Amino acid sequence: MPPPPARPPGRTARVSRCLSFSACHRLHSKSLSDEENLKLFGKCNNPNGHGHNYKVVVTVRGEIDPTSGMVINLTDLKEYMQEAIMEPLDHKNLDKDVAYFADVVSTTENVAVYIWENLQKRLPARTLYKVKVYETDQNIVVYKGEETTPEK
Ligand SMILES: Nc1nc2c(c(=O)[nH]1)N=C([C@H](O)[C@H](O)COP(=O)(O)OP(=O)(O)OP(=O)(O)O)CN2
Ligand SMILES: [Zn+2]
Repeated sequence: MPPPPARPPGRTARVSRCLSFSACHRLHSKSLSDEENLKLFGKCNNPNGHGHNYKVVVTVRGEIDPTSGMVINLTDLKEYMQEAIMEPLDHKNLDKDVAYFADVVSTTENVAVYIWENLQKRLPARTLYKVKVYETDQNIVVYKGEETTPEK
């Protein structure tokens, strides 16, 4: 009996979806005095906070399934992003409404890490590739997990 034909090599692709959410926050570290906070964070330490219309781009990487033609069904990704980003963060005061930020400064870096951790719980293992957060059009953070291998 001849061996079955060799399977063609899998093709890998990256799939992205974006959304935006609105939230307010104050940059303030519990490890610093009021004076130190003001010096470090300036206007962003305003006691009554300030707001942003954040934009988030989530990228998932994986093999294109030969049957579905998909890396991930974007309808599923949309649902995961709704649960992991919109529900906890949209129209919230990040520091007061989101327990994670009670002791973690709500910088865009930490917002990206929060989103990464929340999404990773929902996605198939090792498929989350990149979380990019635009705090403003000018202020942008990329988080790709704790990278142990060179960038692919
Ligand atoms: N490393 C980081 N630095 C700062 C962050 C951050 O998340 N990570 N965040 C802020 C503030 O939240 C602030 O809202 C940003 O202020 P600013 O730079 O002034 O933002 P704009 O782009 O809107 O200001 P322009 O003056 O229009 O350029 C500060 N630092
Ligand atoms: Zn801000």
